[in-house]
Amino acid sequence: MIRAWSATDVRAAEEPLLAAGVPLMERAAFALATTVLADLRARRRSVRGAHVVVLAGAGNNGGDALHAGAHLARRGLAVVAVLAAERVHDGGLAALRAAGGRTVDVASDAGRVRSVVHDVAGADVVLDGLVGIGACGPLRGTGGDVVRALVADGLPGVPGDATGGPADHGPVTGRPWVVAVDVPSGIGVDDGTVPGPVLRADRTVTFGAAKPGLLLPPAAHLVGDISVVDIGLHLAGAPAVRRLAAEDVAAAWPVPGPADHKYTRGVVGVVAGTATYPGAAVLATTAAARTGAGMVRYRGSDVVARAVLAARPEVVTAPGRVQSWVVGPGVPPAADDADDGQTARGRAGLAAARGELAGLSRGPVPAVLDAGGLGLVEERCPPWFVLTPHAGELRTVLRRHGVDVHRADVEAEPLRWTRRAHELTGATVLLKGAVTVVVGPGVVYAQADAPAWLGTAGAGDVLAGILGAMLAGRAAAVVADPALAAEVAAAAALVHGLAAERATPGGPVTALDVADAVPGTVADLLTLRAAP
Ligand SMILES: NC(=O)C1=CN([C@@H]2O[C@H](COP(=O)(O)OP(=O)(O)OC[C@H]3O[C@@H](n4cnc5c(N)ncnc54)[C@H](O)[C@@H]3O)[C@@H](O)[C@H]2O)[C@@H](O)CC1
Ligand SMILES: [K+]
Repeated sequence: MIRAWSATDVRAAEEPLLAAGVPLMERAAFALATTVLADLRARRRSVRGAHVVVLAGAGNNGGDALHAGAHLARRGLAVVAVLAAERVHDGGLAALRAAGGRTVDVASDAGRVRSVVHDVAGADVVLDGLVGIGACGPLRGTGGDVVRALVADGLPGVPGDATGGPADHGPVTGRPWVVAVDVPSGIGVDDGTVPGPVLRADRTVTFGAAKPGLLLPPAAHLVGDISVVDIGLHLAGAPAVRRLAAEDVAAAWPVPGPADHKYTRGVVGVVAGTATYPGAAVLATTAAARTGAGMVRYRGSDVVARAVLAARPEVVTAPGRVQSWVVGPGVPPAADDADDGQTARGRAGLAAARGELAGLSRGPVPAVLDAGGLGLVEERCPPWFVLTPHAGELRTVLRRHGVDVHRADVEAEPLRWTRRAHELTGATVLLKGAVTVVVGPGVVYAQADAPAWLGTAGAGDVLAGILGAMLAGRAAAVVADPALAAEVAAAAALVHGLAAERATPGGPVTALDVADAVPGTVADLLTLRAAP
Protein backbone atom coordinates (compact mmCIF):
# COMPACT_ATOMS: atom_id res chain seq x y z
CA MET A 1 0.00 0.00 0.00
CA ILE A 2 1.12 3.53 -0.68
CA ARG A 3 0.14 5.81 2.18
CA ALA A 4 0.10 9.56 1.62
CA TRP A 5 0.22 12.23 4.32
CA SER A 6 -0.70 15.88 4.05
CA ALA A 7 1.92 18.64 3.86
CA THR A 8 1.03 19.64 7.43
CA ASP A 9 1.56 16.12 8.75
CA VAL A 10 4.88 15.82 6.92
CA ARG A 11 6.07 19.16 8.33
CA ALA A 12 5.04 18.11 11.83
CA ALA A 13 7.04 14.91 11.46
CA GLU A 14 10.07 16.84 10.16
CA GLU A 15 10.10 19.37 12.99
CA PRO A 16 11.54 17.31 15.84
CA LEU A 17 14.17 15.83 13.57
CA LEU A 18 15.24 19.22 12.25
CA ALA A 19 15.35 20.55 15.81
CA ALA A 20 17.66 17.66 16.69
CA GLY A 21 19.92 18.56 13.77
CA VAL A 22 19.10 15.53 11.63
CA PRO A 23 20.35 16.35 8.10
CA LEU A 24 17.05 15.76 6.29
CA MET A 25 17.91 17.79 3.22
CA GLU A 26 21.21 15.98 2.75
CA ARG A 27 19.39 12.64 2.97
CA ALA A 28 16.74 13.79 0.52
CA ALA A 29 19.25 15.22 -1.96
CA PHE A 30 21.51 12.18 -1.83
CA ALA A 31 18.58 9.82 -2.49
CA LEU A 32 17.40 12.08 -5.29
CA ALA A 33 20.80 12.08 -6.98
CA THR A 34 21.10 8.31 -6.57
CA THR A 35 17.70 7.80 -8.21
CA VAL A 36 18.61 10.11 -11.09
CA LEU A 37 21.84 8.19 -11.67
CA ALA A 38 19.97 4.86 -11.69
CA ASP A 39 17.42 6.22 -14.17
CA LEU A 40 20.18 7.58 -16.38
CA ARG A 41 22.06 4.29 -16.32
CA ALA A 42 18.87 2.54 -17.42
CA ARG A 43 18.47 4.99 -20.29
CA ARG A 44 22.04 5.42 -21.57
CA ARG A 45 25.25 3.52 -21.27
CA SER A 46 27.30 6.09 -19.38
CA VAL A 47 26.24 8.77 -16.96
CA ARG A 48 29.47 10.73 -17.35
CA GLY A 49 28.92 13.79 -19.50
CA ALA A 50 25.14 13.54 -19.27
CA HIS A 51 23.43 16.94 -19.22
CA VAL A 52 21.27 17.89 -16.27
CA VAL A 53 19.13 21.02 -15.88
CA VAL A 54 18.06 21.85 -12.32
CA LEU A 55 15.03 24.12 -12.02
CA ALA A 56 15.44 25.74 -8.61
CA GLY A 57 12.82 27.80 -6.79
CA ALA A 58 13.13 29.88 -3.64
CA GLY A 59 12.52 27.29 -0.93
CA ASN A 60 13.93 24.07 0.43
CA ASN A 61 12.54 22.19 -2.55
CA GLY A 62 15.03 24.16 -4.65
CA GLY A 63 17.62 23.37 -1.95
CA ASP A 64 17.06 19.65 -2.43
CA ALA A 65 17.39 20.03 -6.19
CA LEU A 66 20.58 22.14 -5.97
CA HIS A 67 22.25 19.74 -3.53
CA ALA A 68 21.32 16.82 -5.77
CA GLY A 69 22.75 18.81 -8.70
CA ALA A 70 25.99 19.18 -6.74
CA HIS A 71 26.16 15.39 -6.20
CA LEU A 72 25.61 14.83 -9.91
CA ALA A 73 28.23 17.41 -10.91
CA ARG A 74 30.75 15.63 -8.68
CA ARG A 75 29.95 12.42 -10.57
CA GLY A 76 31.00 14.07 -13.82
CA LEU A 77 27.63 15.20 -15.15
CA ALA A 78 27.26 18.64 -16.76
CA VAL A 79 24.82 20.49 -14.49
CA VAL A 80 23.10 23.80 -15.17
CA ALA A 81 20.91 25.28 -12.44
CA VAL A 82 18.15 27.61 -13.54
CA LEU A 83 17.59 30.06 -10.68
CA ALA A 84 13.91 30.90 -10.88
CA ALA A 85 13.82 33.06 -7.74
CA GLU A 86 15.79 36.13 -6.73
CA ARG A 87 17.07 34.24 -3.73
CA VAL A 88 17.56 30.48 -3.75
CA HIS A 89 18.78 28.11 -1.03
CA ASP A 90 22.24 29.41 -0.03
CA GLY A 91 23.77 26.09 0.94
CA GLY A 92 22.49 24.32 -2.15
CA LEU A 93 23.72 27.07 -4.46
CA ALA A 94 27.16 27.14 -2.84
CA ALA A 95 27.42 23.33 -3.07
CA LEU A 96 26.43 23.34 -6.71
CA ARG A 97 28.94 26.03 -7.63
CA ALA A 98 31.70 24.33 -5.63
CA ALA A 99 31.02 21.12 -7.56
CA GLY A 100 31.45 22.92 -10.88
CA GLY A 101 27.77 23.46 -11.75
CA ARG A 102 26.82 26.40 -13.94
CA THR A 103 23.93 28.75 -13.10
CA VAL A 104 21.49 30.77 -15.21
CA ASP A 105 19.68 33.50 -13.29
CA VAL A 106 16.29 33.83 -14.97
CA ALA A 107 14.63 35.60 -12.05
CA SER A 108 16.61 38.80 -12.67
CA ASP A 109 16.38 38.56 -16.47
CA ALA A 110 13.16 37.14 -17.90
CA GLY A 111 14.77 37.28 -21.37
CA ARG A 112 16.79 34.23 -20.36
CA VAL A 113 13.71 31.98 -20.39
CA ARG A 114 14.47 31.26 -24.08
CA SER A 115 17.97 30.10 -23.21
CA VAL A 116 16.48 27.80 -20.56
CA VAL A 117 14.21 26.24 -23.18
CA HIS A 118 17.33 25.68 -25.31
CA ASP A 119 19.28 24.14 -22.39
CA VAL A 120 16.38 21.83 -21.54
CA ALA A 121 16.00 20.72 -25.17
CA GLY A 122 19.59 19.45 -25.07
CA ALA A 123 19.41 17.94 -21.58
CA ASP A 124 19.21 14.29 -20.59
CA VAL A 125 17.52 15.02 -17.27
CA VAL A 126 15.52 17.90 -15.81
CA LEU A 127 15.11 18.16 -12.04
CA ASP A 128 11.96 20.08 -11.16
CA GLY A 129 12.70 21.79 -7.84
CA LEU A 130 10.62 24.94 -8.28
CA VAL A 131 8.23 24.36 -5.37
CA GLY A 132 7.38 21.45 -3.11
CA ILE A 133 5.07 21.14 -0.14
CA GLY A 134 5.43 24.86 0.58
CA ALA A 135 3.53 25.71 -2.60
CA CYS A 136 0.34 27.68 -2.38
CA GLY A 137 -1.93 28.06 -5.41
CA PRO A 138 -0.91 27.91 -9.05
CA LEU A 139 2.79 28.07 -9.94
CA ARG A 140 3.53 31.78 -10.22
CA GLY A 141 6.37 34.08 -11.15
CA THR A 142 9.47 33.07 -13.04
CA GLY A 143 8.97 29.37 -12.28
CA GLY A 144 5.52 29.52 -13.86
CA ASP A 145 6.94 31.32 -16.90
CA VAL A 146 9.65 28.69 -17.31
CA VAL A 147 7.19 25.78 -17.10
CA ARG A 148 4.79 27.44 -19.54
CA ALA A 149 7.63 28.00 -22.01
CA LEU A 150 8.82 24.39 -21.70
CA VAL A 151 5.32 23.00 -22.24
CA ALA A 152 4.83 25.32 -25.22
CA ASP A 153 8.11 23.93 -26.57
CA GLY A 154 6.68 20.40 -26.50
CA LEU A 155 7.52 18.99 -23.08
CA PRO A 156 4.54 17.09 -21.64
CA GLY A 157 2.62 19.01 -19.03
CA VAL A 158 -0.10 21.53 -18.42
CA PRO A 159 0.36 25.05 -19.77
CA GLY A 160 -1.94 26.36 -17.07
CA ASP A 161 -3.45 29.06 -19.21
CA ALA A 162 -6.35 27.00 -20.54
CA THR A 163 -9.30 25.47 -18.78
CA GLY A 164 -8.28 21.95 -19.74
CA GLY A 165 -6.73 19.40 -17.41
CA PRO A 166 -3.46 17.56 -17.85
CA ALA A 167 -2.68 16.87 -21.48
CA ASP A 168 -0.90 13.63 -22.27
CA HIS A 169 1.25 14.41 -25.26
CA GLY A 170 2.55 10.84 -25.30
CA PRO A 171 6.23 10.13 -25.63
CA VAL A 172 8.18 12.95 -27.24
CA THR A 173 11.26 11.36 -28.71
CA GLY A 174 14.57 12.75 -27.62
CA ARG A 175 13.11 14.79 -24.80
CA PRO A 176 14.76 14.84 -21.40
CA TRP A 177 13.73 12.60 -18.51
CA VAL A 178 11.86 14.78 -16.03
CA VAL A 179 12.28 14.06 -12.33
CA ALA A 180 10.01 15.96 -9.93
CA VAL A 181 11.57 16.81 -6.58
CA ASP A 182 9.09 15.79 -3.86
CA VAL A 183 6.09 16.73 -6.08
CA PRO A 184 5.67 18.08 -9.61
CA SER A 185 5.88 21.81 -8.92
CA GLY A 186 2.49 23.51 -8.85
CA ILE A 187 0.16 20.58 -8.13
CA GLY A 188 -2.24 20.86 -5.20
CA VAL A 189 -0.10 18.90 -2.72
CA ASP A 190 -3.02 17.87 -0.52
CA ASP A 191 -5.88 17.64 -3.03
CA GLY A 192 -4.39 16.64 -6.38
CA THR A 193 -5.70 19.68 -8.21
CA VAL A 194 -3.79 21.27 -11.09
CA PRO A 195 -4.51 24.98 -10.72
CA GLY A 196 -1.80 26.25 -13.09
CA PRO A 197 1.22 25.25 -15.14
CA VAL A 198 2.85 21.92 -14.25
CA LEU A 199 5.61 19.98 -15.97
CA ARG A 200 4.70 16.30 -16.24
CA ALA A 201 7.29 14.13 -14.51
CA ASP A 202 8.53 10.74 -15.61
CA ARG A 203 9.42 10.07 -11.99
CA THR A 204 8.62 11.79 -8.72
CA VAL A 205 11.09 11.28 -5.89
CA THR A 206 9.14 12.14 -2.76
CA PHE A 207 10.58 12.50 0.73
CA GLY A 208 9.42 10.98 4.00
CA ALA A 209 6.08 9.77 2.61
CA ALA A 210 3.96 10.14 -0.49
CA LYS A 211 1.77 13.26 -0.62
CA PRO A 212 -1.98 13.01 -1.38
CA GLY A 213 -1.63 15.01 -4.62
CA LEU A 214 0.65 12.33 -6.05
CA LEU A 215 -2.15 9.77 -5.83
CA LEU A 216 -5.22 11.88 -6.58
CA PRO A 217 -6.49 12.92 -10.00
CA PRO A 218 -5.96 15.03 -11.98
CA ALA A 219 -2.41 15.62 -10.61
CA ALA A 220 -1.82 11.85 -10.44
CA HIS A 221 -1.50 11.90 -14.24
CA LEU A 222 1.52 14.19 -13.95
CA VAL A 223 3.72 12.32 -11.45
CA GLY A 224 5.13 9.37 -13.44
CA ASP A 225 6.62 6.59 -11.29
CA ILE A 226 6.62 7.39 -7.59
CA SER A 227 9.74 6.71 -5.49
CA VAL A 228 9.21 7.24 -1.77
CA VAL A 229 12.49 7.98 0.02
CA ASP A 230 12.72 7.14 3.71
CA ILE A 231 14.42 10.09 5.39
CA GLY A 232 13.56 8.86 8.88
CA LEU A 233 10.22 10.62 9.47
CA HIS A 234 7.78 9.01 11.87
CA LEU A 235 4.29 9.66 10.53
CA ALA A 236 1.74 8.74 13.13
CA GLY A 237 -2.01 8.55 12.69
CA ALA A 238 -4.06 7.76 9.66
CA PRO A 239 -2.81 8.65 6.19
CA ALA A 240 -4.85 11.16 4.19
CA VAL A 241 -5.00 8.95 1.10
CA ARG A 242 -4.12 5.31 0.45
CA ARG A 243 -3.52 3.28 -2.67
CA LEU A 244 -3.84 -0.48 -2.41
CA ALA A 245 -1.21 -2.69 -3.99
CA ALA A 246 -1.90 -6.12 -5.45
CA GLU A 247 -0.38 -7.71 -2.32
CA ASP A 248 -2.92 -5.97 -0.08
CA VAL A 249 -5.84 -7.27 -2.14
CA ALA A 250 -4.33 -10.75 -2.25
CA ALA A 251 -3.85 -10.84 1.52
CA ALA A 252 -7.52 -9.97 2.17
CA TRP A 253 -9.02 -12.24 -0.51
CA PRO A 254 -11.49 -14.73 1.01
CA VAL A 255 -10.12 -18.02 -0.30
CA PRO A 256 -12.73 -20.75 0.26
CA GLY A 257 -11.91 -23.69 2.51
CA PRO A 258 -13.42 -27.17 2.70
CA ALA A 259 -16.25 -26.00 5.00
CA ASP A 260 -17.36 -23.22 2.66
CA HIS A 261 -20.44 -23.33 0.49
CA LYS A 262 -22.38 -20.91 -1.69
CA TYR A 263 -23.87 -19.02 1.24
CA THR A 264 -20.60 -18.57 3.10
CA ARG A 265 -18.99 -17.38 -0.13
CA GLY A 266 -21.80 -14.93 -0.68
CA VAL A 267 -24.87 -14.59 -2.86
CA VAL A 268 -24.95 -11.51 -5.10
CA GLY A 269 -28.38 -10.20 -6.07
CA VAL A 270 -28.33 -8.27 -9.32
CA VAL A 271 -31.02 -5.80 -10.42
CA ALA A 272 -29.69 -4.60 -13.76
CA GLY A 273 -30.56 -4.12 -17.38
CA THR A 274 -33.80 -3.41 -19.18
CA ALA A 275 -35.14 -4.57 -22.49
CA THR A 276 -33.27 -1.57 -23.92
CA TYR A 277 -29.98 -2.41 -22.20
CA PRO A 278 -30.01 -6.15 -21.43
CA GLY A 279 -26.25 -6.38 -21.95
CA ALA A 280 -25.56 -4.59 -18.68
CA ALA A 281 -27.26 -7.42 -16.80
CA VAL A 282 -25.19 -10.01 -18.65
CA LEU A 283 -21.98 -8.12 -17.90
CA ALA A 284 -22.74 -7.51 -14.21
CA THR A 285 -23.84 -11.09 -13.54
CA THR A 286 -20.90 -12.51 -15.50
CA ALA A 287 -18.45 -10.33 -13.58
CA ALA A 288 -20.00 -11.28 -10.22
CA ALA A 289 -19.88 -14.99 -11.08
CA ARG A 290 -16.33 -14.75 -12.37
CA THR A 291 -15.17 -12.94 -9.21
CA GLY A 292 -16.10 -15.98 -7.18
CA ALA A 293 -19.57 -15.26 -5.84
CA GLY A 294 -21.14 -18.34 -4.24
CA MET A 295 -24.26 -17.65 -6.29
CA VAL A 296 -25.62 -14.91 -8.51
CA ARG A 297 -29.31 -14.20 -8.27
CA TYR A 298 -30.81 -12.09 -11.07
CA ARG A 299 -33.94 -10.10 -10.25
CA GLY A 300 -35.47 -8.31 -13.18
CA SER A 301 -37.76 -8.62 -16.15
CA ASP A 302 -38.23 -11.97 -17.89
CA VAL A 303 -36.86 -10.72 -21.17
CA VAL A 304 -33.58 -9.67 -19.52
CA ALA A 305 -33.49 -12.82 -17.40
CA ARG A 306 -33.60 -14.90 -20.60
CA ALA A 307 -30.56 -13.03 -21.96
CA VAL A 308 -28.72 -13.49 -18.65
CA LEU A 309 -29.47 -17.23 -18.51
CA ALA A 310 -28.41 -17.74 -22.11
CA ALA A 311 -25.01 -16.31 -21.22
CA ARG A 312 -24.72 -17.62 -17.65
CA PRO A 313 -26.73 -20.76 -16.94
CA GLU A 314 -25.49 -20.82 -13.32
CA VAL A 315 -27.47 -17.67 -12.50
CA VAL A 316 -30.61 -18.17 -10.40
CA THR A 317 -33.69 -16.05 -11.03
CA ALA A 318 -35.88 -17.12 -8.10
CA PRO A 319 -36.15 -14.79 -5.09
CA GLY A 320 -34.21 -15.75 -1.99
CA ARG A 321 -31.31 -14.99 0.30
CA VAL A 322 -28.85 -12.28 -0.83
CA GLN A 323 -25.65 -11.07 0.86
CA SER A 324 -25.03 -8.07 -1.39
CA TRP A 325 -26.99 -6.26 -4.06
CA VAL A 326 -25.91 -4.71 -7.33
CA VAL A 327 -28.63 -2.27 -8.29
CA GLY A 328 -28.82 -0.19 -11.43
CA PRO A 329 -26.35 -1.10 -14.22
CA GLY A 330 -28.14 -0.61 -17.53
CA VAL A 331 -31.14 0.92 -15.79
CA PRO A 332 -31.76 4.44 -17.07
CA PRO A 333 -31.81 7.21 -14.51
CA ALA A 334 -35.31 8.43 -13.70
CA ALA A 335 -34.61 11.74 -15.44
CA ASP A 336 -34.30 9.88 -18.74
CA ASP A 337 -37.91 8.67 -18.58
CA ALA A 338 -39.69 9.36 -21.84
CA ASP A 339 -42.81 8.20 -23.55
CA ASP A 340 -41.53 5.75 -26.11
CA GLY A 341 -41.96 2.04 -25.51
CA GLN A 342 -38.29 1.38 -24.99
CA THR A 343 -37.96 3.67 -22.01
CA ALA A 344 -41.29 2.42 -20.70
CA ARG A 345 -39.50 -0.91 -20.34
CA GLY A 346 -36.63 1.06 -18.80
CA ARG A 347 -39.06 2.42 -16.26
CA ALA A 348 -40.14 -1.12 -15.46
CA GLY A 349 -36.48 -1.92 -14.69
CA LEU A 350 -36.27 1.15 -12.50
CA ALA A 351 -39.43 0.16 -10.64
CA ALA A 352 -37.97 -3.29 -10.02
CA ALA A 353 -34.75 -1.70 -8.74
CA ARG A 354 -36.71 0.67 -6.52
CA GLY A 355 -38.65 -2.24 -5.07
CA GLU A 356 -35.49 -4.20 -4.27
CA LEU A 357 -33.82 -1.11 -2.79
CA ALA A 358 -36.77 -0.39 -0.54
CA GLY A 359 -36.43 -3.88 0.89
CA LEU A 360 -32.69 -3.93 1.25
CA SER A 361 -32.37 -0.49 2.82
CA ARG A 362 -34.18 -1.91 5.85
CA GLY A 363 -31.60 -4.60 6.45
CA PRO A 364 -27.83 -4.65 6.90
CA VAL A 365 -27.06 -5.84 3.38
CA PRO A 366 -24.20 -4.24 1.43
CA ALA A 367 -25.15 -2.82 -1.96
CA VAL A 368 -23.60 -1.31 -5.06
CA LEU A 369 -25.74 1.48 -6.49
CA ASP A 370 -24.73 2.16 -10.07
CA ALA A 371 -26.18 4.13 -13.01
CA GLY A 372 -29.99 4.11 -12.61
CA GLY A 373 -29.55 2.86 -9.05
CA LEU A 374 -27.96 6.20 -8.15
CA GLY A 375 -31.30 7.86 -8.79
CA LEU A 376 -32.78 5.87 -5.92
CA VAL A 377 -30.49 7.44 -3.32
CA GLU A 378 -32.80 9.86 -1.59
CA GLU A 379 -32.49 9.19 2.10
CA ARG A 380 -29.28 8.80 4.02
CA CYS A 381 -27.51 5.57 3.28
CA PRO A 382 -25.34 3.37 5.47
CA PRO A 383 -21.60 3.24 4.58
CA TRP A 384 -22.05 -0.31 3.30
CA PHE A 385 -23.94 1.12 0.33
CA VAL A 386 -21.38 1.96 -2.34
CA LEU A 387 -22.33 4.50 -4.99
CA THR A 388 -20.35 4.10 -8.22
CA PRO A 389 -20.91 7.23 -10.34
CA HIS A 390 -18.74 8.65 -13.09
CA ALA A 391 -18.15 12.41 -13.00
CA GLY A 392 -21.43 13.29 -14.75
CA GLU A 393 -23.44 11.01 -12.48
CA LEU A 394 -21.71 12.37 -9.37
CA ARG A 395 -22.79 15.82 -10.45
CA THR A 396 -26.38 14.56 -10.64
CA VAL A 397 -26.17 12.98 -7.17
CA LEU A 398 -24.84 16.26 -5.76
CA ARG A 399 -27.49 18.33 -7.50
CA ARG A 400 -30.18 16.11 -6.09
CA HIS A 401 -28.79 17.05 -2.66
CA GLY A 402 -28.88 20.76 -3.50
CA VAL A 403 -25.24 21.24 -4.49
CA ASP A 404 -24.94 23.03 -7.81
CA VAL A 405 -21.81 21.81 -9.60
CA HIS A 406 -20.85 21.09 -13.17
CA ARG A 407 -19.15 18.02 -14.49
CA ALA A 408 -16.00 20.10 -15.12
CA ASP A 409 -15.95 21.03 -11.40
CA VAL A 410 -16.04 17.36 -10.47
CA GLU A 411 -13.22 16.63 -12.92
CA ALA A 412 -11.11 19.51 -11.59
CA GLU A 413 -11.57 18.56 -7.91
CA PRO A 414 -12.56 14.90 -7.77
CA LEU A 415 -11.62 14.41 -4.11
CA ARG A 416 -13.58 17.44 -2.94
CA TRP A 417 -16.80 16.43 -4.68
CA THR A 418 -16.54 12.72 -3.95
CA ARG A 419 -16.08 13.59 -0.28
CA ARG A 420 -19.04 15.95 -0.44
CA ALA A 421 -21.25 13.22 -1.90
CA HIS A 422 -20.15 10.88 0.89
CA GLU A 423 -20.95 13.51 3.52
CA LEU A 424 -24.36 14.23 2.03
CA THR A 425 -25.48 10.65 1.48
CA GLY A 426 -23.60 8.73 4.16
CA ALA A 427 -22.76 6.14 1.51
CA THR A 428 -19.29 5.11 0.47
CA VAL A 429 -18.68 6.81 -2.88
CA LEU A 430 -16.49 5.43 -5.65
CA LEU A 431 -15.88 7.96 -8.43
CA LYS A 432 -15.00 6.15 -11.66
CA GLY A 433 -12.23 7.55 -13.81
CA ALA A 434 -8.73 6.84 -15.08
CA VAL A 435 -7.82 7.17 -11.40
CA THR A 436 -10.62 5.85 -9.19
CA VAL A 437 -11.31 7.83 -6.01
CA VAL A 438 -13.14 6.16 -3.13
CA VAL A 439 -14.31 8.02 -0.02
CA GLY A 440 -15.78 6.28 3.01
CA PRO A 441 -16.01 7.26 6.67
CA GLY A 442 -12.55 8.62 7.53
CA VAL A 443 -10.83 6.99 4.57
CA VAL A 444 -9.83 7.92 1.03
CA TYR A 445 -8.40 5.58 -1.58
CA ALA A 446 -7.09 6.46 -5.04
CA GLN A 447 -6.46 3.55 -7.42
CA ALA A 448 -4.64 3.81 -10.75
CA ASP A 449 -4.50 0.25 -12.00
CA ALA A 450 -6.29 0.30 -15.35
CA PRO A 451 -5.01 0.77 -18.88
CA ALA A 452 -6.69 3.62 -20.75
CA TRP A 453 -8.26 0.97 -23.04
CA LEU A 454 -10.66 0.16 -20.18
CA GLY A 455 -12.68 3.31 -20.86
CA THR A 456 -15.26 1.43 -22.93
CA ALA A 457 -18.99 0.71 -22.84
CA GLY A 458 -19.95 -1.85 -20.24
CA ALA A 459 -16.74 -1.52 -18.20
CA GLY A 460 -18.74 0.07 -15.37
CA ASP A 461 -21.24 -2.82 -15.36
CA VAL A 462 -18.32 -5.21 -14.93
CA LEU A 463 -16.91 -3.15 -12.05
CA ALA A 464 -20.31 -3.23 -10.35
CA GLY A 465 -20.43 -7.03 -10.65
CA ILE A 466 -16.87 -7.47 -9.33
CA LEU A 467 -17.60 -5.16 -6.40
CA GLY A 468 -20.91 -6.89 -5.65
CA ALA A 469 -19.17 -10.25 -5.41
CA MET A 470 -16.38 -8.83 -3.23
CA LEU A 471 -18.90 -7.23 -0.85
CA ALA A 472 -20.93 -10.46 -0.66
CA GLY A 473 -17.79 -12.43 0.21
CA ARG A 474 -17.16 -10.19 3.25
CA ALA A 475 -20.71 -8.97 3.92
CA ALA A 476 -20.75 -9.33 7.71
CA ALA A 477 -17.37 -7.62 8.11
CA VAL A 478 -18.39 -4.81 5.73
CA VAL A 479 -21.48 -4.08 7.82
CA ALA A 480 -19.49 -4.26 11.08
CA ASP A 481 -16.67 -1.92 10.00
CA PRO A 482 -17.86 1.38 8.45
CA ALA A 483 -14.55 1.95 6.63
CA LEU A 484 -14.29 -1.52 5.12
CA ALA A 485 -16.64 -0.96 2.17
CA ALA A 486 -14.24 1.71 0.90
CA GLU A 487 -11.30 -0.69 1.09
CA VAL A 488 -13.31 -3.37 -0.72
CA ALA A 489 -14.39 -0.84 -3.35
CA ALA A 490 -10.76 0.21 -3.90
CA ALA A 491 -9.79 -3.46 -4.13
CA ALA A 492 -12.54 -4.02 -6.73
CA ALA A 493 -11.15 -1.13 -8.78
CA LEU A 494 -7.74 -2.78 -8.59
CA VAL A 495 -9.07 -6.19 -9.69
CA HIS A 496 -11.04 -4.50 -12.51
CA GLY A 497 -7.93 -2.64 -13.66
CA LEU A 498 -5.66 -5.69 -13.49
CA ALA A 499 -8.27 -7.79 -15.34
CA ALA A 500 -8.31 -5.16 -18.10
CA GLU A 501 -4.51 -5.19 -18.13
CA ARG A 502 -4.62 -8.97 -18.49
CA ALA A 503 -7.32 -8.85 -21.19
CA THR A 504 -5.85 -6.16 -23.39
CA PRO A 505 -3.44 -7.37 -26.04
CA GLY A 506 -1.94 -3.91 -25.81
CA GLY A 507 -4.90 -2.63 -27.77
CA PRO A 508 -8.68 -2.48 -27.53
CA VAL A 509 -10.46 -4.55 -24.92
CA THR A 510 -14.18 -5.22 -24.49
CA ALA A 511 -16.08 -5.28 -21.22
CA LEU A 512 -16.84 -9.00 -21.51
CA ASP A 513 -13.13 -9.70 -22.10
CA VAL A 514 -12.43 -7.91 -18.82
CA ALA A 515 -15.03 -9.95 -16.92
CA ASP A 516 -13.65 -13.14 -18.44
CA ALA A 517 -10.14 -12.20 -17.31
CA VAL A 518 -11.11 -11.90 -13.64
CA PRO A 519 -10.56 -15.56 -12.60
CA GLY A 520 -7.00 -15.53 -13.98
CA THR A 521 -6.40 -12.16 -12.39
CA VAL A 522 -7.52 -13.43 -8.98
CA ALA A 523 -5.38 -16.56 -9.40
CA ASP A 524 -2.37 -14.35 -10.17
CA LEU A 525 -3.12 -12.19 -7.15
CA LEU A 526 -3.27 -15.23 -4.88
CA THR A 527 0.29 -16.20 -5.85
CA LEU A 528 1.33 -13.01 -4.04
CA ARG A 529 -0.01 -14.20 -0.68
CA ALA A 530 2.67 -14.80 1.89
CA ALA A 531 3.01 -18.50 2.65
CA PRO A 532 1.22 -19.35 5.92
N1 LIG B 1 12.41 21.11 5.95
C1 LIG B 1 13.40 20.33 5.49
O1 LIG B 1 14.57 20.36 5.92
C2 LIG B 1 13.11 19.43 4.44
C3 LIG B 1 12.42 19.91 3.35
N2 LIG B 1 12.38 19.21 2.27
C4 LIG B 1 12.05 19.88 1.01
O2 LIG B 1 11.54 21.15 1.26
C5 LIG B 1 10.31 21.34 0.59
C6 LIG B 1 9.49 22.33 1.33
O3 LIG B 1 10.28 23.47 1.41
P1 LIG B 1 9.73 24.90 1.73
O4 LIG B 1 8.91 24.86 2.94
O5 LIG B 1 10.88 25.81 1.75
O6 LIG B 1 8.75 25.22 0.54
P2 LIG B 1 8.92 25.07 -1.04
O7 LIG B 1 10.34 24.94 -1.42
O8 LIG B 1 8.00 24.02 -1.45
O9 LIG B 1 8.35 26.43 -1.59
C7 LIG B 1 8.32 27.58 -0.84
C8 LIG B 1 8.78 28.74 -1.68
O10 LIG B 1 8.05 28.81 -2.87
C9 LIG B 1 7.33 30.04 -2.95
N3 LIG B 1 6.00 29.70 -3.43
C10 LIG B 1 4.96 29.22 -2.72
N4 LIG B 1 3.92 28.99 -3.51
C11 LIG B 1 4.31 29.34 -4.76
C12 LIG B 1 3.66 29.34 -6.01
N5 LIG B 1 2.40 28.94 -6.12
N6 LIG B 1 4.33 29.73 -7.11
C13 LIG B 1 5.61 30.12 -7.00
N7 LIG B 1 6.28 30.16 -5.83
C14 LIG B 1 5.63 29.77 -4.72
C15 LIG B 1 7.30 30.63 -1.58
O11 LIG B 1 7.32 32.01 -1.68
C16 LIG B 1 8.57 30.05 -0.96
O12 LIG B 1 9.63 30.90 -1.25
C17 LIG B 1 9.74 19.96 0.46
O13 LIG B 1 8.84 19.86 -0.61
C18 LIG B 1 10.99 19.15 0.23
O14 LIG B 1 11.37 19.18 -1.13
C19 LIG B 1 13.18 18.00 2.16
O15 LIG B 1 14.46 18.39 1.90
C20 LIG B 1 13.16 17.22 3.42
C21 LIG B 1 13.62 18.05 4.53
K1 LIG C 1 9.07 20.17 -7.12
